[in-house]
Amino acid sequence: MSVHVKICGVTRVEDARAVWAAGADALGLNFYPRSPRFVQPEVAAALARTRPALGAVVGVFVNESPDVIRARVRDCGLTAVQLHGDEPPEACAGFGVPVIKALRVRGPEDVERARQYMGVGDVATLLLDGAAPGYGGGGVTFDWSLVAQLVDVGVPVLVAGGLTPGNVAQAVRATRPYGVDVASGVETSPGIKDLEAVRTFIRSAKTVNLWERHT
Ligand SMILES: O=C(O)c1ccccc1NCC(=O)[C@H](O)[C@H](O)COP(=O)(O)O
Repeated sequence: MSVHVKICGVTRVEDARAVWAAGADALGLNFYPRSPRFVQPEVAAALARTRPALGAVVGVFVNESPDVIRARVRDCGLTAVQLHGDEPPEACAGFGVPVIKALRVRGPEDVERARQYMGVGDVATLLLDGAAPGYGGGGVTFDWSLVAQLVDVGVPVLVAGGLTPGNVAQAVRATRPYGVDVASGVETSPGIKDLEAVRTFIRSAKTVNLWERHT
C-alpha cells in the first residue's frame, strides 16, 4: 500500500496533465483570491477537465461563502472541497461533495481542535498543515510526532506543510498518513510547478511501503 499524493496550487493545463501522468491522486485548485496560486473559475474548469477517471479535483477555499463554494463545485467540476481557513465544524457541510478540513498545527492544542471536526458534517478527511504566516502554501513543517494522535482514529489524515522531494519519504515513514500534500515544495515560482520535482516527490512518497509494520 502506498500513500496518496495531492499536488496543490496547479495553475496551468500543461502542468496538470504532467502531474496526473506522474501518478498524482489529486489536484488542488486554489480559489483564495489572495493566494499567488489563485485560479479564475474558467481556468479551474479547464484544469478539472484534465482529470483522469480515478483522480480527484479539490477546490481550496479560505473563509469563502457557501454559495460561492457551491457555484465553483458545480461550474468547475470539483470532486471535493478543502476548507483552509477558520471555518468552524458546522460550516463543513452542504456542498454536495466530501470536505477536507485543513488545520494549521502549532502544538498539541491543535490536535485537540482537529478532533472537533471528526465525524462532523461532510468532513471526510483532515489536512494538517504547518503554521506559516497566512493561510497556506507557506512551506513550513510542523511536529510530525503529533500526527500519531490522529491517525487511525476514524478520519483519514493528509500531512502537508513544507514537504519537498527531499523530506517526503521521511514524513510518510514518520506519520503513516492516508496522504501527503504539497504546493511550494515542487515549484519554480508560486503556481508554476517544477515537473521534475513533482515526479521525484511522487516517486519518493509512493515508494514507502505502508504495508510494512513498525518494529
Ligand atoms: O497554496 C496557497 O497559496 C494557499 C493559500 C491559502 C490557503 C491554502 C493554500 N494552499 C493549500 C495547500 O493545500 C498547500 O498545499 C498546503 O498549505 C502546503 O503548502 P506547502 O507548505 O507550500 O507545501
